[in-house]
Amino acid sequence: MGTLKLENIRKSFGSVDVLKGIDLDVKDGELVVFVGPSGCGKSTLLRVIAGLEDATSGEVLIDDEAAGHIPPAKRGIAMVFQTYALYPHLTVRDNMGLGLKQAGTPAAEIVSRVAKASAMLSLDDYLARRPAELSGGQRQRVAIGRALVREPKLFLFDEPLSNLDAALRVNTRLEIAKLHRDLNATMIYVTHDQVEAMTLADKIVVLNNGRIEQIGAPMELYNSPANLFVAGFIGSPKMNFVDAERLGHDGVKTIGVRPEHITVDPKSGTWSGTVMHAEHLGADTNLYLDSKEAGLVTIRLFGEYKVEPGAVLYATPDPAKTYHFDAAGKVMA
Ligand SMILES: Nc1ncnc2c1ncn2[C@@H]1O[C@H](COP(=O)(O)OP(=O)(O)OP(=O)(O)O)[C@@H](O)[C@H]1O
Repeated sequence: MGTLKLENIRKSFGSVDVLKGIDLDVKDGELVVFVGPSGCGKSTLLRVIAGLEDATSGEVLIDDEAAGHIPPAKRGIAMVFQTYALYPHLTVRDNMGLGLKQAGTPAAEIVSRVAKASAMLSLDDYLARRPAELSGGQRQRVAIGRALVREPKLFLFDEPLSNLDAALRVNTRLEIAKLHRDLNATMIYVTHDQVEAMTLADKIVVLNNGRIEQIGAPMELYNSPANLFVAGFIGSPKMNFVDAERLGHDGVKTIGVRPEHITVDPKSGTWSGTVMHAEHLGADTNLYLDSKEAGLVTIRLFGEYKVEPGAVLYATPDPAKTYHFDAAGKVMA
């Protein structure tokens, strides 16, 4: 079992309020991703859950038990950091088993748990090596292995992929997804990367400035963002926002439309403009159109779209996929 409940968690450092009342329920076996811009309080929230930081007020419940008085080592939590924090003088095998050894686990049990974790993470060939003899991705797998052998109720990941290059990041992301499926373990994962959040999460918690903006499954957040912040944060390239007054919409403050929900035509359409720039990504083309009606608009087209800067094009947003926001930034029905 590994459930987590947060009740009105607040955390201040001196006069700075970093967490401003966080409520959350994590079910057994769920992979929940905390995502948000730098400084929004993701790591602080993770550290409060781990017990590395005391909440100023509020309650952390692990398996329905208040954890406030339980020291970090006794919470049944294992944490994986972006800096792998491996001991350089120990082998992979000893790095993985050290926590168990310190906890007084019998040697035979350590051997069997390290063997199991090593097999899951394809580390068998590296067990006798020291961290300096491993690649970044392998080191991160050892750090994950060290968490696995403890068989925790809850895994906490703090930006575990941010030190890896792009290709390794994708591989390691797949490994974490597979691990989650195989173990059916409860995992909390912090990242500022919305692609990681979308691809890994059962449930995404979008944080901004110490508060939760929205909680939902990845596609729920993509299809039904609650407000401007979530609409702008989830999805890449970012949703276009146009001042509604400019488009003559009464009672609406902002109109939002995603780049992938706009079509273009050389002859006719809703908005007309000149192409500022075209980015050819291979599978897609991103067009930046400076339009008379809506200002600068990003358009994402499937495949290669041949066009020169300065060309005149017409853009038409899909009305069924257009969002209306009120003056407070909330989405309107
Ligand atoms: N020990 C501390 N003392 C004072 N302020 C702190 C402390 N730890 C964090 N903060 C502040 O709290 C805010 C949230 O920090 P936190 O590390 O949780 O953000 P984050 O969302 O994880 O950001 P990042 O993505 O950049 O890691 C920041 O403004 C930070 O400066």
